[in-house]
Amino acid sequence: MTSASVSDLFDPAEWTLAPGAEGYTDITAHVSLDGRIARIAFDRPEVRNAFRPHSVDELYRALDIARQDPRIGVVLLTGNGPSAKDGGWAFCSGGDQRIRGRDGYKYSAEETSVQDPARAGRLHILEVQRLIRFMPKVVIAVVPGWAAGGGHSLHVVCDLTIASAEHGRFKQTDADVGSFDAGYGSAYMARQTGQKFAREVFFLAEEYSAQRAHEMGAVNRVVSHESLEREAIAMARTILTKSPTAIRMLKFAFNAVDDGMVGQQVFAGEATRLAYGTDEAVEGRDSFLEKRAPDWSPFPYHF
Ligand SMILES: CC(C)(COP(=O)(O)OP(=O)(O)OC[C@H]1O[C@@H](n2cnc3c(N)ncnc32)[C@H](O)[C@@H]1OP(=O)(O)O)[C@@H](O)C(=O)NCCC(=O)NCCSC(=O)CCC(=O)c1ccccc1C(=O)O
Repeated sequence: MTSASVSDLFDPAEWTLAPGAEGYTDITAHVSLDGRIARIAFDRPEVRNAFRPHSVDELYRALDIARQDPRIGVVLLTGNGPSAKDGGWAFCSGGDQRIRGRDGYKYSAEETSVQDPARAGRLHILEVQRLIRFMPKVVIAVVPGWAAGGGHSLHVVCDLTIASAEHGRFKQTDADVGSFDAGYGSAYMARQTGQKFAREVFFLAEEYSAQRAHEMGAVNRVVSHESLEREAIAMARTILTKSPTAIRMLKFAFNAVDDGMVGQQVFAGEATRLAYGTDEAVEGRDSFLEKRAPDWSPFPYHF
């Protein structure tokens, strides 16, 4: 069964609704008909896909469902559009400034009334960033328009970025509005582009094009607007021809150098999982269960 269209670039023939997606109000979530690719999209085009706490809750849930789906190998993160108001396109323009309070972003009155007051002011887009960073699958930012503020940071943290040549635009506005992504949004961007470019992007907060972002090393591919999602799906399909274990280990190896001991832990966890599959590890477990000394003699010290 195919889906209703949710964006001008969305091809309903490619997708079916993701599990649990019926109730989403701020995002849409789909899975390719063969179940291998997830498409998760901000769906507030009238505010350039700005996110509020409820959007972040939905985004986290949809990403986590994709993370736990053993068939899905690649996630496309994008923004639906264009805006019915003015035809503008956006990936995401960051936190919705209309509902920003002194302790973070606010749920609506009805939502707050059923929430723990400790959860009233939220900055949990950073939890989404960590989920993207640590999920053992490739996440591709598919940028059909503005990537601004916290939306800019989200594209930075994704594994790959593909952007619309005509409408892809970038602007790191955090410092304009008294915000600062002092984590992946800035430090990891500096890893991608070098310090001078990253500092320019944050300190000047000037608009720059998809082509400029590509030249800086922050965008992988710039393609025609009308082909954006097709090209993103093609990239995903190429990744899906590779070994899942190899892709997982590579992603965590790329991360490890910047993620300190957490990066080492995530990589080491996967290494342990691989080690458990060896006869050597099986001998260690069995010897314990059989209350005997392990016999390591068949296992050489590889060099
Ligand atoms: C994105 C723009 C550059 C687009 O400009 P333009 O095409 O001219 O469109 P506009 O006319 O400005 O916008 C159309 C319409 O949308 C409304 N809108 C746009 N963005 C937002 C927004 N973020 N919040 C609320 N509303 C928005 C705009 O008001 C218009 O509405 P009308 O009613 O039609 O007038 C430009 O829109 C722009 O600069 N937007 C603001 C970008 C911004 O500053 N975002 C917030 C940055 S701070 C942030 O995201 C923090 C997020 C966060 O949680 C965080 C916290 C701590 C550490 C890290 C992070 C993190 O960054 O992740």
